[in-house]
Amino acid sequence: MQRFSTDYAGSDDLDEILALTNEYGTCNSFSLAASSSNTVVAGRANEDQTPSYVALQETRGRIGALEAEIAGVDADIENLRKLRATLVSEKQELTKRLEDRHQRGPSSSKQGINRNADASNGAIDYETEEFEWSGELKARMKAVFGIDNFRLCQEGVCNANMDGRDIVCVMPTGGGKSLTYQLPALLNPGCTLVISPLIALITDQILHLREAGVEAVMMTGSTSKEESRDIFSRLTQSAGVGKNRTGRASLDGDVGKEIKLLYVTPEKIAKSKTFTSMLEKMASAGKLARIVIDEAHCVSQLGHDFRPDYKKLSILRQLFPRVPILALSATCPPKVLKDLIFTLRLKPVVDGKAAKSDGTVYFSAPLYRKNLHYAVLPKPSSATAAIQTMTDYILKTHRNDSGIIYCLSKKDAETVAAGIMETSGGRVRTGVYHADVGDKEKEGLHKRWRRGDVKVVCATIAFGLGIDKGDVRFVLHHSMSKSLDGYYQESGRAGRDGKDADCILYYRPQDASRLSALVCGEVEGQDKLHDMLRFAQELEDCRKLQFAKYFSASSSLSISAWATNETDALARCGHCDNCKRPPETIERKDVTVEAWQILRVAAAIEGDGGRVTLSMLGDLVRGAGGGAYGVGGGKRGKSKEKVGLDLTAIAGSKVSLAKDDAEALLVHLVLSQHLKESFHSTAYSINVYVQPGPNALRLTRWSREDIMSGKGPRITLPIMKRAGKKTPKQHKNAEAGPSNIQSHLPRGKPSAKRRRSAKERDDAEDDYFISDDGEAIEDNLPPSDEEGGDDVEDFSRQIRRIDKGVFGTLGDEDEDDGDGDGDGDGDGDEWAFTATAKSQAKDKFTPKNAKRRRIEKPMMSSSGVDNNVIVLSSSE
Ligand SMILES: Nc1ncnc2c1ncn2[C@@H]1O[C@H](COP(=O)(O)OP(=O)(O)OP(=O)(O)O)[C@@H](O)[C@H]1O
Repeated sequence: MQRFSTDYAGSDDLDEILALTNEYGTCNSFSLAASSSNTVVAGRANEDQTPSYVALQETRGRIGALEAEIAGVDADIENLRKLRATLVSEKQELTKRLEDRHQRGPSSSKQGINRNADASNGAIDYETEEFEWSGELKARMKAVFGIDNFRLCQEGVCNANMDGRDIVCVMPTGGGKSLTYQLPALLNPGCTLVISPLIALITDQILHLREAGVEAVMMTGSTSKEESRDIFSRLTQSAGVGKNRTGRASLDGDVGKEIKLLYVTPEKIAKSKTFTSMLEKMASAGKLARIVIDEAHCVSQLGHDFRPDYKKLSILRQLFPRVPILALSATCPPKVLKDLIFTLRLKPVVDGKAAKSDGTVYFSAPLYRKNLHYAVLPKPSSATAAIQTMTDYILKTHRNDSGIIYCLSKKDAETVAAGIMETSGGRVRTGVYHADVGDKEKEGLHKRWRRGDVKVVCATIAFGLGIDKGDVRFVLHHSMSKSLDGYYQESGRAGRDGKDADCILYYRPQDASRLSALVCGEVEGQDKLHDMLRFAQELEDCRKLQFAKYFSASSSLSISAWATNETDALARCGHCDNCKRPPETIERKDVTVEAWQILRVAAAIEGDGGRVTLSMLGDLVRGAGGGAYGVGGGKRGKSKEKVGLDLTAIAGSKVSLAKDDAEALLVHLVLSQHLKESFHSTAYSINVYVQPGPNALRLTRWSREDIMSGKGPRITLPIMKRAGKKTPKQHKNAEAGPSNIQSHLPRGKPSAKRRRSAKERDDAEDDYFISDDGEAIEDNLPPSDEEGGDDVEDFSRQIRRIDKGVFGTLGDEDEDDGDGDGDGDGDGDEWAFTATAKSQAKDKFTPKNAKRRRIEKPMMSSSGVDNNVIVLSSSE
């Protein structure tokens, strides 16, 4: 070639060389690269005395080497293209084979049996078709788990599981999700890995499985090193030398020594490389049958239970591309499902009733559990009466049954447990469960409860995940939950065996303030609480429909989730309190005048700089409690000035509603934003007051005459009709719960017994702390004044604080007796109360005797009572 015919390398003149190379059409980039390289070489040539022609030869040599490398890469690309084409064709062949198999039905031996309408499209109905494993599944279910029939979508999930599919299964709490992986795990070769959030939950599952003779183990933070080493070596062995082990169990449930289920917490996957590399070995040896992710909604930040360690499970598909995944959850609204699929890198979902060969098979079971009978019953205003009511209910309706009583605080749980034990004369054996109960005691209680030695567990919400007892016949709520989600979950612990169970919420409007304090500052929390209050206040709408509407609005959960094979989603359940209550017992009353009066009084108090709680306002407007409230002051040691209300001047007259109805109306006004809550925190507590809300003016801008003549917006409230005093028998029936509900206990017009209750001072506004785990920790401040009654209400509550100095008994009450059981009774009874223990504790602090001590020093005295105009002297 001409350009190389002249030996330019002999020249030192770089510019001349570049000019010539360009002239011969060499590309600029090459020239520049060469030029820079030549610059160095030239420099080096100068420095090292290397002749420049040698440098040029080196450059040529490098170019040659690069060309060879490029040729090699081209060859590799060609080979990879060929390899890709082979893989694609292999995949297509396998996919076709799978589709053909789907077309025929997954079991050639059962071909043609129960094929569904979509079968011609290659879609499988996992829920109804018969498969080659169907017989064995059922036989093993009976032999190992003692279960005769599948329920909900269990069979479908088991079939898809046996068919090696990725699955998402959403089934209500207690539906029986565990069986959907435990049963196939017995039939499939290898070990099923289960990722579960709580050690307590895992321990419980292992206990069950071992009882059933299934080889299940766990590797968590609480597993000893020795045990871990043993499990490790058994699993590695199965991956390496265990080839001749089929893992198939005989029908008697004997699965030999092969580990069939391995439970871990998500941290294990996220943090232990040794563990994941062992799993990889198992997977490549075909010994990792499946990965199950329990409570899978924790993966999503959009759900309410997000856990960072769950997010890291996104690595599973990458590490184990061939191992099928089963994601289980009880609550998985559409947005969470989408996020879950994305995070776990699963393919888009296909319906379990018409599943194509590709995709994640999705199953969901109706959320409606028809064996649960819901009812909201009035809660007496004194702590003692509330306990008596619950004891009567248990003795009458569930004397020998197991149950749970959910309480708002640890203290409540203890008081209720001891109270029921005592009032039942030891016939109802109770236990206590909350965050402060030690692990050993919790385990002991759990065991005794399962054995039936303890019948009723009085617990905070700490008693939740992992509680697996099928025959819980009743769940009572001593106080309502903070949200309907929570209430659905907690009440769902009842009737997991599918048999009838009662879910009863004891409600009184004053409880709203206790709960409000707990969610103070959380906008979403307040909204959820208001939804809970709407549920509790409702006297007409079916409970099932209330749940359905709530979940479809709050979580965009399809309303169809509440349909069953027999009933439409929007059909009333027919067996909750509101369905069973005869419509003629309810009166939808126009309470606009009463609402106007309440708002006028609230405005007057606000104008005076006063603060009132919901309960106080309820009493004030009815002219009870002397019609006085505190203004200003309120600091420790200083008294508030008490101001009298001229109800006639402010509101025309006192409100003529019964106490309970007035309080129900107050809650209604809060929910409709005619009133609003305001929160004031002291060093120890959060106090909740009510004042006019954004909608108040819509009523108060009208005169009383206008409102009375029907002008302005109207407010109606369903109120129980009271046909006169109830006979004791009627009264008992009303208290007996949903199985016996004829009508509710009256909210107003108290019977003799109710009248007494109404006189008791409510303990709803005790001050509360909020612990990290969301349990309320109350301060034991005085609740009821059984001797006092409406007219001597102690309005000084608004400046109450925890004061161990004043009440002096808190420490005593909480003191451990040193027997290690924590119940303070010294008998080592591990949290199971005995009647004797309680009676010994009689002299200790109780809400009642605290009150007695407190009222020894009244905050105010009333005088000059005259037609609701009560002029009060300041305290002291
Ligand atoms: N088909 C069935 N028939 C009768 N009982 C069953 C059936 N399937 C499961 N059970 C029982 O129902 C109870 C609840 O099952 P499981 O613990 O699997 O529920 P879950 O859906 O995991 O609930 P949670 O979400 O609360 O953990 C268990 O006692 C179990 O033995």
